[in-house]
Amino acid sequence: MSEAVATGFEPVRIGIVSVSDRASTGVYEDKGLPALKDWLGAALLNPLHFEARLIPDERPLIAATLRELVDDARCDLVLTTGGTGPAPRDVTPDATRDIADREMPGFGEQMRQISLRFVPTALLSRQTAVIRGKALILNLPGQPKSIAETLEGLRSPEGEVLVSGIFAAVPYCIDLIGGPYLETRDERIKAFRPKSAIRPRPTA
Ligand SMILES: Nc1ncnc2c1ncn2[C@@H]1O[C@H](COP(=O)(O)OP(=O)(O)OP(=O)(O)O)[C@@H](O)[C@H]1O
Ligand SMILES: Nc1nc2c(c(=O)[nH]1)N[C@H]1C(S)=C(S)[C@@H](COP(=O)(O)O)O[C@H]1N2
Repeated sequence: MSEAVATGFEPVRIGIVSVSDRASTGVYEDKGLPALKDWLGAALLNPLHFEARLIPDERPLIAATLRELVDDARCDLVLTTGGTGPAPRDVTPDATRDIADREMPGFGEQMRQISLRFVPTALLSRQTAVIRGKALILNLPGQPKSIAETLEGLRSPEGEVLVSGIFAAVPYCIDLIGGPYLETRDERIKAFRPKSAIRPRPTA
């Protein structure tokens, strides 16, 4: 029996890419890939297959990695972390645009809004999102704690959503580009879909 049949949820292939000169050369331990994996594993109900890559801030290598993850590894969603700032070697958004079919600027705009609630330097991030084929590619900042912050947004101590995390919009975006139906754990992030696009949850 396939995983999809066993759980009732469609399997999802996710590329996670940590872009950091220092982590990729062992100067410090990479915390980007574990943070991405932990957050996605806690937020999604679908069976997940991860394709993980740790690479330096080299524009052609980042572009080739993203192309390989979408075209060969058939990822439905790819998240990068790092290399979005203004320093000369911060080139992740540029490499992401190099392989894009279309840009989705709303994700970068919302991430900067969220991050401004945490750090005033949030506006230094050039992060964006793009579509390539049937895959959505998202750039997140490099600071490991920014991964959960941007994906899930900000809540009050009472649990009220103060700024919506970008992941709320990811499942419907993937529906619209022909990918698998993503289901989230509402206590972590509540996906928003118009009523007409909501499917009943599998009971098995
Ligand atoms: N992959 C990572 N793993 C662990 N910590 C990280 C990682 N990326 C960034 N950081 C932390 O966030 C801080 C700010 O990130 P910064 O933008 O300077 O790094 P980067 O450009 O992503 O990495 P590098 O300069 O090595 O290419 C770093 O000083 C480091 O403490
Ligand atoms: N949520 C959040 N966003 C953040 C940060 C952060 O600590 N938390 N750091 C900012 C800083 S200082 C920079 S320079 C940019 C780019 O970081 P990067 O080059 O590591 O991607 O992200 C910004 N966005």
